[in-house]
Amino acid sequence: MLPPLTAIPSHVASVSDYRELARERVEPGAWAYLEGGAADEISAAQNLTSFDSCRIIPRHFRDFSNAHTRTELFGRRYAHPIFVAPTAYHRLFHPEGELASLLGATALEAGFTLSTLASASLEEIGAQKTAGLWFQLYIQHDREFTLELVGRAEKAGYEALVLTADAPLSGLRNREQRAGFQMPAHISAVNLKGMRPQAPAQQIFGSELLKQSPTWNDLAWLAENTRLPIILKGVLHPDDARSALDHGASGIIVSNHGGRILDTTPTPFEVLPVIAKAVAGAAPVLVDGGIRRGSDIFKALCSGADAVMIGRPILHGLAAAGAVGVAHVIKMLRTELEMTMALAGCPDLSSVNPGFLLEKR
Ligand SMILES: Cc1cc2nc3c(=O)[nH]c(=O)nc-3n(C[C@H](O)[C@H](O)[C@H](O)COP(=O)(O)O)c2cc1C
Ligand SMILES: CC(C)CC(=O)C(=O)O
Repeated sequence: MLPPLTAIPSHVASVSDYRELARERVEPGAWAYLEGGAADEISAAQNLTSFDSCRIIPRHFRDFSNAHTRTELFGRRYAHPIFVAPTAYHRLFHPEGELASLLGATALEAGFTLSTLASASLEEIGAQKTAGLWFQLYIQHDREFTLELVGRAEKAGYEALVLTADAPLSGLRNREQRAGFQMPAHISAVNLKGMRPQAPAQQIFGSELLKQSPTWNDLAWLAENTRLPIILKGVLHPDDARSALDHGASGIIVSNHGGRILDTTPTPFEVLPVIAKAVAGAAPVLVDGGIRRGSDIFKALCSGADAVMIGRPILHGLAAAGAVGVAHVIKMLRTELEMTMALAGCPDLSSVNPGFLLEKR
């Protein structure tokens, strides 16, 4: 495996160029974990192409004298609507792990979400000054431990909880199985240390894992037990979006988990308009999955998203060049978004609307 780069090669022109640089620097098993989707990876692949059939209709001669991409979410102002999605075990991809990712995101003023399965302590990450820090929560079978985790996140300065709903099980990871991926002994979900162990699952139905998986009542319970806004991640149905708000969520992330959990779901971009319609401005709507270009971000914003999250490309930047790679990935997306807005005739996010899109979903 090649070592991480210390300078960015001049041929790097887009986010996709980082994928190859990363592949040369990540062990094959960990690469299968990073890149893979569930089962036949149909959703993972369709996430990438779903933006392509939607066209941007540019409008001309608009006033750009005060152009910007600023937005406000949950009481904090952000310079742009590009957020780092929660992804597990960053130390698999770079020795500095989540700390390097956070530094890269912070340099570009991007909001950052730390995974429950991070390989760095939530306190260590929380101690950094950032552009906005959220904690992604997997409700654990040990509910008492779950509340302790939430208390730690509150105390460490996290500003929201991203509650992931779509992964009561981890999904069929055939690519990982074929690559024989095993978590290296020195990497673990350090924030779950000390939790009461769970009986290993021998089967699916009837297993303790599934019996103890969260329900809507757990969302309501969590909302009663935290002062942080809860953003429900993994929503693909408008009724689930409404149910989330009814049970105490303050935001929605339209996502199929990068196609890593249930294969052959719709892509998040396909269902985004109907979910944004169901939410009807009552709460912020974010979307992730397959976003690789600023034009993808623009299309998502036109389709009703308030902001977007980026998963794998951040890990590609991290694996290739640590914090500098992460910052460069976000920088390219940010520049491309501004360029798309400039060429489409949109000086700010309040002027983004579905009228810029010719739909062929
Ligand atoms: C390696 C990897 C690990 C992930 N770990 C988590 C996680 O711990 N929690 C979570 O809610 N989502 C996790 N996700 C899903 C991302 O948050 C996000 O939904 C997805 O990566 C978006 O798609 P994209 O990779 O095409 O941008 C993970 C994704 C990847 C690629
Ligand atoms: C245990 C998995 C569900 C972790 C995860 O979120 C992922 O790898 O996508």
